[in-house]
Amino acid sequence: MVWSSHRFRWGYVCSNCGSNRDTGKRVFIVNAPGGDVGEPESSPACSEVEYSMLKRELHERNCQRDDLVIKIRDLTDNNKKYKERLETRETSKRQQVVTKTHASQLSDRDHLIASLQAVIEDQEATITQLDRRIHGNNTSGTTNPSSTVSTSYPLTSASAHPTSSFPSSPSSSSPTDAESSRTGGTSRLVADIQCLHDEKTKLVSQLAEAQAQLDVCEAEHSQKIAALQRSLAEREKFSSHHGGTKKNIEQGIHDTKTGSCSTDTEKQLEKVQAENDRLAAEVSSLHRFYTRKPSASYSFQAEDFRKLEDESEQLHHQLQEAEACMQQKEEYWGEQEAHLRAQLAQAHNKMSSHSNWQEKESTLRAEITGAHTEKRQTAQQLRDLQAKWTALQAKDPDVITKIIQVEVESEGLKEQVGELTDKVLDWERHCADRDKMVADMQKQIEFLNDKLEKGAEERKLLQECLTEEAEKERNSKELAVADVRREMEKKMYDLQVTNQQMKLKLAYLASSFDGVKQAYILLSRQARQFPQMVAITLRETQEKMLSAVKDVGEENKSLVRKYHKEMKLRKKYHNELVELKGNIRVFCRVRPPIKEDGTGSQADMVVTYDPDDDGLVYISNKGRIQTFDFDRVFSPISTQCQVFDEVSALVTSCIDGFNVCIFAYGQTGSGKTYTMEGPSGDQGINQRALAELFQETADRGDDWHYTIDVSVLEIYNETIRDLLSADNGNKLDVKMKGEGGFHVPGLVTVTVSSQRDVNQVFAEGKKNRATATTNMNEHSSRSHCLLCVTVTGVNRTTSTRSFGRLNLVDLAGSERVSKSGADGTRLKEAQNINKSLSCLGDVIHALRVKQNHIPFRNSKLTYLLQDSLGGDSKTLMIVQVAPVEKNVSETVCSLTFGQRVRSVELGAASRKIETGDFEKIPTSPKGTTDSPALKKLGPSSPSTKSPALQSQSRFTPGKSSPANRVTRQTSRK
Ligand SMILES: Nc1ncnc2c1ncn2[C@@H]1O[C@H](COP(=O)(O)OP(=O)(O)OP(=O)(O)O)[C@@H](O)[C@H]1O
Repeated sequence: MVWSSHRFRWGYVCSNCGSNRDTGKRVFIVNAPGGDVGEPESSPACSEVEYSMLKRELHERNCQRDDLVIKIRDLTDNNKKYKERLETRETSKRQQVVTKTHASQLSDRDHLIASLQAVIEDQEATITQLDRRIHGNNTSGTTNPSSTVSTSYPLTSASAHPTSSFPSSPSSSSPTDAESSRTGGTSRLVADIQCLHDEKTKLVSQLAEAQAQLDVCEAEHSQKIAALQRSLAEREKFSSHHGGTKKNIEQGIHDTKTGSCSTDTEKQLEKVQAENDRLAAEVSSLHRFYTRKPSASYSFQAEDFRKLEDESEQLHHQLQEAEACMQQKEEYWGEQEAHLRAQLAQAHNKMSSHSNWQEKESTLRAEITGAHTEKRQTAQQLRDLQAKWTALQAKDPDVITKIIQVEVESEGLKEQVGELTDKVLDWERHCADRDKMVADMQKQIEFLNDKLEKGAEERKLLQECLTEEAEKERNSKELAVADVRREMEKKMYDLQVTNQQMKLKLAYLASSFDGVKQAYILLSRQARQFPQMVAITLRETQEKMLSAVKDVGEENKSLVRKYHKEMKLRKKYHNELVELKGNIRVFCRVRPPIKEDGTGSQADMVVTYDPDDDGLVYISNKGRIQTFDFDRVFSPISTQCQVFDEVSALVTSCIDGFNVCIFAYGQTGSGKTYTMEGPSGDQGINQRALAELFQETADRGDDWHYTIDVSVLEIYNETIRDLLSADNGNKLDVKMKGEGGFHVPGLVTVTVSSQRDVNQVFAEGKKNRATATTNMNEHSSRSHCLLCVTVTGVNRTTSTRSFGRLNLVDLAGSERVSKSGADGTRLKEAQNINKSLSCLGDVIHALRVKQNHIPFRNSKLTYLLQDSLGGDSKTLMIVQVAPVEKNVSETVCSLTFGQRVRSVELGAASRKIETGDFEKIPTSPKGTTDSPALKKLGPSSPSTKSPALQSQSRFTPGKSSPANRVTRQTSRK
C-alpha cells in the first residue's frame, strides 16, 4: 500500500467542523487527487474513516497551534507593553524623587527666606522702635532720660556680651557739665550707629553663609542624580534587552531636567534665585545705607530712619509676593505628584493583569501538553492500524489477492492511496516540523519567562534601590533641615540677643537724644544770639582796630619822624666820621631815560631805589639784583637844585680854606656834563658853586675880603689845554714847585666877582674848546674838563689869609675800548681815556690799601688831582649811571668803581690858613668885591708866597695870592 498519491495544500477551513469556509483561520488542508476538498474518492471504509478522523484531528491541532501561536504573540506584545509601562513607572518614580529633591530645595529656600524675613522684620522692628522713640522724644522733648536708660549696655553688637557695662547716661551728669555731656552723647550716638552697621554686616554675612549652604545642598543633589544615572547605566548594561529602559529612564531624567515641568521648575528656581539675589542686593543697599556717614544733625538721622522703614516695607511686600509664588508652585507640584501616583496605580493594575496572563499561559501550556499526548495516542492508533493491516494480510492472502485485484481494478485508487500515503508522510514530516516549532516556541516562551522574571527582579531591585535612595535622600534632607533649623535657632538666638542689645541701645539713644536736644536748644539759642554777638564783637573789634590803626599811624608818624631824625643824625655823624677819616664821599646819580636809550627790551629800566634809604640803589643784572651803598643816591627825578644842596656845604668849605674836589665819573651819555655844567636853563654844580661862593663871600664881606679866581682846562690825549687861553696850540704841563705842591705854568687865571663874570669865563672856555675840535659832543666825551676855582680870603681885622681851592672835574666817558669799538684816532683817544681812568683806579686802589707809593704821576689827570686825592682835601665823586638795560654792564662797572672809591680814606682835611703881617684890606660894602671888573690873570708863576703859605698851599694853578698876584684886565673885558 503506497500513500504517495496523497497531496496537501494550505487553505482556510472551519476550526470546528473542518469545512472549507472562510473563517479567517489558516489551516493545513489535505486535497483529493481530483482537486476536491473532502473525503477520498476510493479507500477502504475503516481507513477512510480513520483517515478522516485523523485529518480532522490534525486540522484541530493545527487550529489550536495557530491559536497558541497567536496567543504567544499577544503575550509577547503584552510583555513588551508591560515592560514599557514598567519603565514609565520607574521614570515617574525618578521624577518623583527629583520632584521631592526640588521640593526640599524649595523648602530650604523657604526656610532661608523666612529666616531672612525674620531678620529683616527684627531690623524693621528695631528701626521702627528707634524711630518711634526718637519721634516720641522729639515731640515730648522733656522726657527724663534717666527714667528710661539702663546703666548697663553693650558697646559692640558682635563681640560684646549683653551684660557688659556701658557708660552712664549724660543726663546723670551735673547741669554744669552740659557741654561735655553733649559731646559724649553725640559720640555715643555715633558709636551706636556704628554698632548697627556692624550688626547689619553680620546679617549680610549670615545671608551669604545660608546661600552657600543652599549651594552645597544643590551640589549634593546634583551629585546624587549623577550617581543614580550611573547606577541606571550599569543596570542598563546588565540588562541589555531592556534597550528602551535606559533610554526611557534617561529620557525621564532628561525630561525631569529639561522637560516642560522641569523647565518650569528651573524657571521657578531661577526666579527664586533672582528674587534671592535681589533681596541680597537690597540688603547690601540697606547695609550701604547704614554704613553711610551719620550726620551730626538729628533731623537728618530721622529722615534716614524713615527711608530705612520704607525700604523695609518694600522688602516685606516682596517677600510676601515671593511666598505666594512659592505657594502656587507647591500646589502645582502637589498636582504633579498626584498625577504620577495615579500612573503608578495604573501600572500596578497592569502588573496584576500580567499575572492573569501568566495563568492563561500555564493553561495553554497544559493544553499543549494535552495535544502532545493526543498526538502520541494518534500515532499509537496508527501503528495499531498498521499492525491490524499486517495481521489481516497474514490471515487472509485472498484478501490480498482481492485487494490486488481491487488494486488492479482500481489502479487509480492505489495511486490515490499512494498519494495519500505520501500525503500522510508529508503530514507527519510537517507535524514533526510543527512539533519542532512548538518546541522552539516553548523555548522562546521559557526564555521570555526568564526574561520576565529577571525584569521583575530588576524592577524589584530598582524599586529597592529607589526606595533606598529616597530613604537616604529623606535622611540627608532631615539632617540638612535639622542643621538649618539649628542654625536658624542659633541665628534667632543671636537676633534675640541683638534685639535686646538694640533695645538697650535705643533706651540709651533716647537718653542721649535728650542730651543732644538740650544741647541743640542751647546751641539754637546761642545761634540766634550769634549775629548780635558777632555784630557787637565786630563793632568793638572795628573800634579797637580803628583806634589801634590810629595809634599805629601816630606811632608810625612819630617813628618816621624819629627815623628821619635818626637818619639825619646818622648822616651827620657819618659825614663827621667821613670828614674825620677823610673818606672820599661818593654820590650816585641816575639820569632819566632819554631817546638815545632806544626802545624795546634794551630800554627796560634796571635801576630801583630804596624808599626808606636814599643811600641804596639796586641793579637788576641778568636776573640778579645787586645792591650798592653810597652816601647819597639821586634818582632821575632829583633836580639840579637837590644835587647842589647836597654839595653846597662842601663847596663853601673852600671859603674856609679847604681844598675841595668834585668830579663826575661815568660812561658816555650818563649825565656827567649835565650834572657839572647843566643846560642853560638848569645850571649844574659849576655855576651854582660859583654863585654860592659869591653869596657866601659876600655874606662874610664884613670880616673877610675874598678873591675868587678861576681857570678852565682840559686834558685831552694826555695833553693839558688851557681853555681860557686864545692860543689853542699852547700845551701846558704840570710842574712840581720847589717848595712843594704843583702848578701848571702858563695857565690863565681869571678873577671873577659875579655870575656874569662866570658866564663870560664859561663861554670863553666853551668857545676855545669848540674851536679846537670839529665835533664838540664827541670831543667833550673824550676829554677831562676841569674848572679850578681858588678862593683867597683875607681877614679884614687879623689879616689872616685863607686859601681854598675847588676843583670841579667833568671826566671823560668811562666805557671800555672794546665796547666802544674805536679805531684810529678814536682808539688813541679811548686808550688815553682808559689810561687816565685806569690810573685814577690805580691811585684809588693804592689809597685804599694805603700803599706807600701812590702812582699819581702815571697820568696827567691823577698828577693834576694829586692834592685833591692824596691829602688833606675834601673829595666828592658823583657816579653817573644810565638806568636802562642797554647800559647795565657799564652801570655795574661804574657803581663798583664808586663803591671802591668810597672806601678810600684820605685822612682828615685841613684848612689852609696863613697868618702874618699882611697889608690890611679896607672894609668894603657887603656884596661887592674889590675888583669891579673881571680880571684875567697872566700865566701863573712859581709862588712867591711866604714860607708859611707855601707850606700849606701845594697846588697852585692860577695862583691868586695877593702878595705876588699880577692882576690885569682881560683883553676881552
Ligand atoms: N638828570 C638829567 N635830567 C635830564 N636829562 C639828563 C640828565 N642827565 C643827563 N641828561 C641828558 O642825557 C644826555 C647825556 O648827558 P651828558 O651829555 O651830560 O652825558 P655825559 O656823561 O656828559 O656824556 P659825555 O661823556 O659824552 O660828555 C643829555 O642829552 C642830557 O640832557
